[in-house]
Parts: sequence; C-alpha cells; structure tokens
Amino acid sequence: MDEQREMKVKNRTMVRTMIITITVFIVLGFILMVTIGVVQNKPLQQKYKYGIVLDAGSSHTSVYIYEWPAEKENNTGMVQQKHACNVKGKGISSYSDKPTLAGASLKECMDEACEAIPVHRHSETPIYLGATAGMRLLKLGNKSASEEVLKSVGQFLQTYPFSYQGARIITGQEEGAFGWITVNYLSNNFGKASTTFGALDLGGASTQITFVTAKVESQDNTIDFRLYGNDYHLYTHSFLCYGKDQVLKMSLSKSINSKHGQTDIIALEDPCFHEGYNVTMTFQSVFNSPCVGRLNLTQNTFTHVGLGKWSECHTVVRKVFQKSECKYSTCSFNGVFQPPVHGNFGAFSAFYFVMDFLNLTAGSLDKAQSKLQEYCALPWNTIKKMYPHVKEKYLAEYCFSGTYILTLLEDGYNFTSDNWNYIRFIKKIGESDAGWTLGYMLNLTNMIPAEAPDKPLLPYGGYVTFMLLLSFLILSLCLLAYKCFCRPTGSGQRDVI
Ligand SMILES: O=c1[nH]cnc2c1ncn2[C@@H]1O[C@H](COP(=O)(O)OP(=O)(O)O)[C@@H](O)[C@H]1O
Ligand SMILES: [Ca+2]
Repeated sequence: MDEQREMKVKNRTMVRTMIITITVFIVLGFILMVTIGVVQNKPLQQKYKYGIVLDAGSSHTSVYIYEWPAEKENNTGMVQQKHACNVKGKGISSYSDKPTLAGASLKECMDEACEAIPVHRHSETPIYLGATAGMRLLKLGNKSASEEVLKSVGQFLQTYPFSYQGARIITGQEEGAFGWITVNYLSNNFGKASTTFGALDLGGASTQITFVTAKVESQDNTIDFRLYGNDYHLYTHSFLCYGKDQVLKMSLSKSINSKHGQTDIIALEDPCFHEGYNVTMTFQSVFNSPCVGRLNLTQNTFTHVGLGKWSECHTVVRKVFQKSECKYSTCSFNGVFQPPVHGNFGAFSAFYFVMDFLNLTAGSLDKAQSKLQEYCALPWNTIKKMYPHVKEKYLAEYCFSGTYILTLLEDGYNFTSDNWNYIRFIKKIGESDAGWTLGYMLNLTNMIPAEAPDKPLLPYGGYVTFMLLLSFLILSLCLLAYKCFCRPTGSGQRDVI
C-alpha cells in the first residue's frame, strides 16, 4: 500500500513537473513565435518609385519629385513629395523674346532631380511639365512664342534619362480640379464617407475655386470624378487675369486710365502701397499683358507713390470685380456661375504666402480687415526696417495682395463672416505642398482607381502573427492533452490529474 501511495505521489510530482515544463516551453515558444512573427514582418527595405512634375507658373517654375512604395501604388495617401526645387529667375513665359533659353533655365533643378532619384529608377520615372496662366496669357498674346517656349522646355527635358511624358499648357479647369484632388488625396478624404475640402488656389496670373456641389448650372464649370468607389460632382472655375500680379496691373491701369487726358501722369498715387513708397515704373510694365487694355502715351515712365490708405485701397480693388450681371441663380463675379460656397476649404499658394506673412491665417474676417488696415497704415520705411530679409517686391505688395485676397474671398466668391473660419490657409499637408501638380501626376499615372481596392480583413503582418500564434496554441493544447490524458501510468491505469 505504502509503495502504491509512494508511486502515486511520485507520479503526481512527475505530472506537475511536466506541466510546469510544458508551461515554460509554451511561454518560451510563445515568445519565440511572436519574436519571429514581428521580425519576419518588419517592413523590408522599401522599394520606392518616383515621378517628376514641373509646375511652370507665371512667376516661376518649381520641380516636384514624388515617391511612393512600389507595391502600394493604388492605396490612397501613399504618394508623397520627396523633393522640391525652385528654378532661379522668372517663369518660362518670360522667355517669349528668347524662347530657346527657356529649356536651359531648368538645368540646376533638373540636375538636382537626377541626384535625388536612384539611378536604377531614372528610366522608368515619368516626367511631366504643366504650364499655367502665364503661358495661357502668352498664348493669347503671341501664340508662336508660346509654342517656341514649350518646344524649348520639352526638348531640354528629353535630354534627361527620365521617361518624358510631355510639356503642355494645362487648362484652368484642370488646374482647379487637380488642386482639389491633391488636397483631398493628402487629407485622406477619398474612399471614406467623410466630406471633401474645397480648393482655393491663387497664382500670379489666375485663381481657381473648386468644390463639391449638387447642382451646376453651367456645363463649363462641371467636372465629375469617380474615385475609390465614390462619385464626386465638382464645380470649378479658373479666373484668368485674377492672379495677384495681373490684378495689380489691372488696378494700376484703371488708375492710369482714369488720370489719362487730365494731366501728364508724373506721379500715380496708390492707396494700396505704404506711405513713403516712391518707385519709378515704366508704363510698359503695366500694359504688357492681355489682361489690361492698350494705352498710347508719349511718356515712358511714371512714379508710383504710396498713400497707405486701406479703405480707399479696398474701394479700388473692389472695382476689378464686376458684380452686376448674372444670368444664373447665383454668380461669383464677371457673370460667372457659382453655387453658394459650403463646407471646408483649403486655400493655398499665394493665398497662404500672403495671409501667413500678414498673420491673418486665423481669426475672424472683421479682425483680418482691421489688422490689415493697421498694417497698410505703417510707413514704408518702418516696414523695411521690420522685415529687412523679405524680398522687397513682395514686401511692397503685401498690403495690396492682402486687400485683394480679402476682397476676392468676400466680394468675389461670396464668403461671409459666418463661414470665414471654414477657410484654412495651408502650405503643405504632411510633407507635400498643396497645389495641382500631385493631382495631375496621380491622374496621368492612373494611381487613383475608380473603385476602392478590396481590403483584406487584417493587414499582412497582423495576419501572419495571428496565424502563427493560433497554430502554436493549437499544437500546445494537443501536446498537453496527449501528455496528460494518454500517458499510461505504472499501474496500468490512466492517470487523471
Ligand atoms: O513668399 C512669397 N510671398 C508672396 N508671394 C509669393 C511668395 N512666393 C510666391 N509668391 C507669389 O505666388 C504667386 C504664384 O503664382 P504662380 O507663379 O504659380 O502663377 P500662376 O499659378 O498664376 O501661373 C505669384 O504671384 C508669386 O509672386
Ligand atoms: Ca500656380
């Protein structure tokens, strides 16, 4: 009997030791599996693909390089800006007198692009050049010069090892729509039930407004997209000549015209420039654009004299918007159909540069107006001392540009004090600049599918780890069951724990 009891005690001790050992092994195995699962699923060295878009704007050209993980082309939000380079000097449209030099002006930035993209990816990297309102205006004024400029930049880009996809003037509608795609792609708004942002783009020679709307009364202002399984019905309009540089020319030309015939124009007093500002300008620099009429004058130059009076400036700027005629239910200005604005808007490019400089990106419309009034009243000497490092051309124009932006948004697009805070002034979203270029590339490379790709239940890494753990657990349980229930005892009985 004692022997039997001793045997049982021994057996029990053995079983306990075994259970402890098994448990230790299970825990160790568990840790091992998780470690292997994690290490195995650690992102491998990512393989990136690249694309290049040149934004040939009216004031200057920028070269953008985008990159995305090679195996995730069609996932939303995967493409990011890797590098941007501002071409020195003015925009390509300024080469109208010497078109053959337009191409070579891009050299420095294109050489940078060669450095930034791994050599083995060069030949498969698409490169696009899109020209905007500066070239649209040149085409209107001098078609052959615009063609020569495009030929020059096209030929130059083809000397690089990238996959050249063309150099063209994009339409105002494309500029608006692709800006809208960029902002919403980067904000991850596609493929979700979430609403989209409208897009407001202000350049030197044109401005664009784009937002989702239910009803568009004019066919010229409609664009439809199906992206990631959702239909988007867009309103878009691009106002040629309503970029801030051209509006300045229009406003100066109006003042000159109103003085013309009265006296010789020696000094042109301007409420939109600071008191003490006094610069000699050529008439040619104002009247050299299809946006302003012709003027026959014997004089070549005039003095541009600042007054620094915001209310008068506001009155002058308002005159560039023709608000009386509208054959639709609602208009923005110049008889252009526009549904009432609604929802959030991202305002970028010069909207951002100017509002950021003036510290007007937050706060109410009233506050923005009163702050701008104070800023415009500062003498030019004070302004120069306050901002010694800011480019003088920009500095001189911020009072005018700020006034134009507030007037365009309020009187032009019909934003009010109530929805003013729905406008967000943005430069970048994540690493990427807001602008039309990213949307343009996504569209041309078919990187935004019409239908959302089917998503697996779990991400790959999670799936592998889960399956490993599950199989290990099942295996351990089987082992445990075998050991505990099937092992014959010394007395021929089955040992039950
Ligand atoms: O730092 C800045 N401060 C103020 N304005 C800027 C700054 N950087 C760029 N801009 C302005 O932004 C505008 C950009 O226009 P862009 O060259 O894209 O013309 P486009 O889109 O009409 O063809 C120009 O008026 C340029 O002077
Ligand atoms: Ca632009």
